Amino acid sequence: MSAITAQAVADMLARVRQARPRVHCLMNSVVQKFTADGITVIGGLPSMTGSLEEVESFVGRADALTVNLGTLDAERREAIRLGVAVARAQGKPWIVDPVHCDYSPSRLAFARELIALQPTVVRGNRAEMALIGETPGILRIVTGPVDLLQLGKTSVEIGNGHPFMAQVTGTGCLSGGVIAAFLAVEPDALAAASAALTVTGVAAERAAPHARGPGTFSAAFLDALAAVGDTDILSLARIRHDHPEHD
Ligand SMILES: Nc1ncnc2c1ncn2[C@@H]1O[C@H](COP(=O)(O)OP(=O)(O)OP(=O)(O)O)[C@@H](O)[C@H]1O
Ligand SMILES: Cc1ncsc1CCO
Ligand SMILES: [Mg+2]
Repeated sequence: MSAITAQAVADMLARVRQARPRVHCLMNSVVQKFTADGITVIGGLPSMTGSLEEVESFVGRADALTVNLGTLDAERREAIRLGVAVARAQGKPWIVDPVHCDYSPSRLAFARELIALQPTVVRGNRAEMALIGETPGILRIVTGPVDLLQLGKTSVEIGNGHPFMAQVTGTGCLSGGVIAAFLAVEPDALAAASAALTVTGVAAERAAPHARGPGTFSAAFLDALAAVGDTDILSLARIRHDHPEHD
């Protein structure tokens, strides 16, 4: 497809709000609420259960799946394996966030086990993605002051965001949920994730002037995600393409 424009981002956000995609999150226990709120205010419908009895039904009814490794134990690993199997069998988009895989060899091995199953997207911060390495055939996203998205030879950089985002635990996890909501309405994963990260970054920029610090930023960020519209996106989006024509 052609270059991802600010107008395309605005149009995709409108499609998310119209379609109200269901996003199932196998999310860490630290930021369940923040992530669910992020998906809700963007227009999606989050579900969060990790119960072994329920995961297959919930993923079966979802439009996309987010898998986050932030707090792992044996049961959660099993729930993730079950959820991923359903998403793959039904051809649903899914994203892996290999949180803290740089802290534990067993977590890194589990992240690699999942990546071998060809998720649509892998997203992490710089330290995590340095260990994950290349992900052939999978959209690779490294977030930070600038977000870098790579698929094959094509890369996109999103310059939006605010330093307050790094002072609120879970903005990366929340971005995984928002990316999943966009994947649910847009089959071009690079376009979908670029749009999702532009929207979260623009919302952060709109929120920051209303914040007195990270705590009030967190609330203002959710307010801004709910309110972000075409004018904000068209005036603030900073999207850079290395190869404007991608497959
Ligand atoms: N210094 C910064 N300036 C602007 N945006 C930032 C900055 N740091 C992080 N972000 C944004 O914050 C979001 C989370 O990115 P980050 O790389 O901090 O994730 P993370 O470390 O996985 O976060 P967490 O694990 O707390 O969820 C991304 O959307 C990114 O663009
Ligand atoms: C701090 C933290 N610990 C496990 S998950 C999580 C949320 C941000 O990744
Ligand atoms: Mg993270």
